[in-house]
Amino acid sequence: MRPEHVQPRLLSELVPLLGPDAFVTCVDPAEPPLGTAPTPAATDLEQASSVDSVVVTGVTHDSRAVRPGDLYVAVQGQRVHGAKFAAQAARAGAAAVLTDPAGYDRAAATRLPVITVPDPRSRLGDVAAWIYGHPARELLLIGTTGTSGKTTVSYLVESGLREAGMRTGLVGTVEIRVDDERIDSSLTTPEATELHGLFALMRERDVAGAAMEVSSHALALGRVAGVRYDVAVFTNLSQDHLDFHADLHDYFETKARLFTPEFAKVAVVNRDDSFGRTLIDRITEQGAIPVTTFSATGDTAADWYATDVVLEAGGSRFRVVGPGGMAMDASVRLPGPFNVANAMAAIVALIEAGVPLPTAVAGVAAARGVPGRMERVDEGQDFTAIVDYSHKPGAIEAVLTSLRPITEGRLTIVVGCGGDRDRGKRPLMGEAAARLADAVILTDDNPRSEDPVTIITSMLEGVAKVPVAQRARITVEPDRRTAIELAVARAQPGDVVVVAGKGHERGQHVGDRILPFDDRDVLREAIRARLDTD
Ligand SMILES: CC(=O)N[C@H]1[C@@H](OP(=O)(O)OP(=O)(O)OC[C@H]2O[C@@H](n3ccc(=O)[nH]c3=O)[C@H](O)[C@@H]2O)O[C@H](CO)[C@@H](O)[C@@H]1O[C@H](C)C(=O)N[C@@H](C)C(=O)N[C@H](CCC(=O)O)C(=O)O
Ligand SMILES: Nc1ncnc2c1ncn2[C@@H]1O[C@H](COP(=O)(O)OP(=O)(O)OP(=O)(O)O)[C@@H](O)[C@H]1O
Repeated sequence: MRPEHVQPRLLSELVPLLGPDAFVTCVDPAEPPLGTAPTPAATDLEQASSVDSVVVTGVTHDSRAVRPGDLYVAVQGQRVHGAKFAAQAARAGAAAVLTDPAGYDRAAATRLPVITVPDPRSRLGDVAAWIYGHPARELLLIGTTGTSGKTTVSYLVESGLREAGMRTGLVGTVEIRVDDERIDSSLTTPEATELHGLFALMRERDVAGAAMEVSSHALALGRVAGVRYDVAVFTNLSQDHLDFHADLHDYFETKARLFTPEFAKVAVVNRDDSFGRTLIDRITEQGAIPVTTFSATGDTAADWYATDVVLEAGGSRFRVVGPGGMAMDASVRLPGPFNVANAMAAIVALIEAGVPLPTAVAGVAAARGVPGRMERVDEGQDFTAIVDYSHKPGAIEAVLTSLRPITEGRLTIVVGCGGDRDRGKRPLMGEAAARLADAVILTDDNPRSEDPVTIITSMLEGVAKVPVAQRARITVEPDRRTAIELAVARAQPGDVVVVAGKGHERGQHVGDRILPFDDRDVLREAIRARLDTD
């Protein structure tokens, strides 16, 4: 995720950019190891002259990713301080270390030049942008945030940019793409050092425009520092990540940061969402960036809205209506009303990025499915089997509601909830599943360090809130494979079985390990086994 050619930079030029709190130490190799951190009083930018000859050609916050010539940024993490790995970084060829006073001793012990600032994590974006020559400024960037729909909107936007004739990039949960090269993704939004390296690679490959997901973690942890999106999109907000954010208010405020001049030139916001409306009011009041609104439910108060929506099993058709009576028929190949909202978000974002309406509409219509999002597994069986990455209460609700109209028989959901993450969403997911499906099989889903039965018990608290007469049939099967097999064994002609949670993922996080597991494969095997015995 780095460019092949980087213009070498003088470390001494970085120091003034880091501000008055930055100070540099260069250890004379003949001297004994340093023991204590210098005080800011000892700071003297003159010292930067001692690093005049030090050149950096890259930057990383991860010692395992250091390349010769890199600036290694040692930050305090949740588990460990990165300075613990400074020696490893030095052995790999790091040219210098940037850290905080707590990391100084270990960094200085490497005898590399050390720059100290109070909060190096917050500087990662600016440093990386500087080292790679601000590549983000040369790309048309569309960033999407929201609890649900980030991946889908990003795929649709990328398709629109391609339709407009651009070489494109994509950064998100499922994958990272630089033109036609695909790279596995581990985070929804990469750390700032990786992100700017990636943008530089895109620039090197003549990529003109990129669509990317911006998670709330990214905004809170400074991963998108130094990036200003041409268009920033807000899809929706519902409960998630309250293991990380103090409460829903904090979660919203974190996302709202994207819609300020620091990060965005133009905002595109969903008017159908209550948090979206709050955001629209705020952006309008502040008047710092323009906001364009959309609605998938025909709200004529929005700048752009969808009417005449026809929902079909394979996707939807609708009419896009915009300012001054501009209108055009559109379609999206992804099923469900929420994908009309995602399509509207993408079309409006593309228009704001300068793509003509017919091109934007054609690009969204051309987009094929997104891996693991409402993905059908079809082995010729007489019921519908779907894998979907719904692992949040809002997503469970959206998926079950949108599948109901195409369900001729019963609607079954196999669902669990992740361990070591937002515990408050467990009952909410149990409740949504029990209220909206006919049959629910509660199972495990990335239990991590927790016992799946404990998680399921918490989901059952939500199930109990649904009056018995309106409640789905509930089965508890903690083994995910067995749960999927059970759903397949019980399916009748015309039923819909949705396996929620893992989507495109290929592993189960159990303890410290990732065990190979792909819902799509397991579902396929179960269906084939049943067809063989029928
Ligand atoms: C809360 C969070 O986001 N944590 C991320 C953060 O961890 P951390 O800073 O606490 O790191 P740490 O493990 O204590 O290590 C400290 C430092 O030492 C470095 N280190 C560590 C070990 C080593 O051998 N060498 C080394 O240099 C690390 O790179 C890090 O810079 O930095 C790490 C390195 O980049 C990330 O892997 C880690 O993501 C964890 C794994 C994670 O699960 N994050 C999730 C919650 C996340 O960010 N999700 C969002 C949202 C997804 C969604 O919308 O659903 C996302 O954007 O993906
Ligand atoms: N606009 C939407 N409103 C409600 N639910 C949605 C919406 N879009 C997608 N979903 C549901 O959320 C799931 C995940 O969709 P997608 O991957 O696009 O969202 P995301 O925001 O990228 O999710 P994550 O943050 O978990 O990566 C889908 O499979 C679907 O169940």
